[in-house]
Amino acid sequence: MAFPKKKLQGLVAATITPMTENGEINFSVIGQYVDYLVKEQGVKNIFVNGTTGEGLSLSISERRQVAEEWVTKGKDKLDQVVIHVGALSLKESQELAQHAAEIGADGIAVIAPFFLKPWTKDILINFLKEVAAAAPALPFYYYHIPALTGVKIRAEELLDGIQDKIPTFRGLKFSDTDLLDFGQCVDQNRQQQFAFLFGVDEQLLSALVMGATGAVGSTYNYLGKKTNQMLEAFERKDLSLALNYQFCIQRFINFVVKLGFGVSQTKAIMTLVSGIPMGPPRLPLQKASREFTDSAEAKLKSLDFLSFADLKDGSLEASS
Ligand SMILES: CC(=O)N[C@H](C=O)[C@@H](O)[C@H](O)[C@H](O)CO
Ligand SMILES: CC(=O)C(=O)O
Repeated sequence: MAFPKKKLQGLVAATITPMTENGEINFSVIGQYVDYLVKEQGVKNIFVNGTTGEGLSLSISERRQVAEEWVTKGKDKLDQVVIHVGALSLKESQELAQHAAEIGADGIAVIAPFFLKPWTKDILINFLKEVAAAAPALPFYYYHIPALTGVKIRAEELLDGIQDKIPTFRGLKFSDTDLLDFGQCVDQNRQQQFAFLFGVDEQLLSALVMGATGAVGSTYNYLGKKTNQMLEAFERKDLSLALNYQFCIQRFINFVVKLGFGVSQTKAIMTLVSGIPMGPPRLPLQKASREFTDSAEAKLKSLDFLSFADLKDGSLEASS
């Protein structure tokens, strides 16, 4: 019976955790948020409680409630809901994995523990294996994000023989710019049906060329539609149009990166674009400044990202 689901592919939005002005989780907007992703952005997969969702800044009880709300509100609307269950405590991670299975999530993902760290591939595999075993019927994804975890074990090395150790292993979320490592993950695992999900939105086109089967990212919350157009152009082998879309997306990301871009800014941008209040982030993050939001808004407008007007071939060049 295990894994009736089809392979996770296409865009996966790393969901924001909406909060109220006093820092509590704002569950009341999650239903609207699901509809927005599906209808306005054409995004039908989500990745909950990850980096963008401030998963590691939430309590275990909050993480369970958030996961449950997304699964409930996504029912019959979303294709797949993957829950990030990584934690420093193996016990907590296992508890969250088991909970994800109980509520009917479609998969779980785990980052490397990042305080007391695994120093070898085998130790990291052992940790992941123990978490995966707590949800033996759920597809398992390793979430590789070395810049944030400080665990630099190459993904290519980790994947070597991983299914013998973790039978539920189904794919990799790769949030790093090392396309040699990413390409070799794909190249060395052609026999498997793994999902190779890229996590650096501004470089997605390069990863598609390397064999990415999908992407998980924060910008798909509000640039999902535009990115889907890039995926379609790539599918049709229209590389120059695909590149036009990637450059258009890069112009925006490059602009905000220079202003200082992270989860707080993602919350502000999503509020602006979707009209759904995402609220402030939780400490240690700080709310994005007014100046940031104003500049981002002006840029979004100049790139036509706010009106969602359909761009025709060629009109992209003009919008910078
Ligand atoms: C570190 C981080 O949060 N990475 C996100 C997902 O992996 C991306 O979606 C980035 O936010 C995006 O690529 C912009 O740099
Ligand atoms: C971007 C991403 O995948 C995350 O927020 O975890």
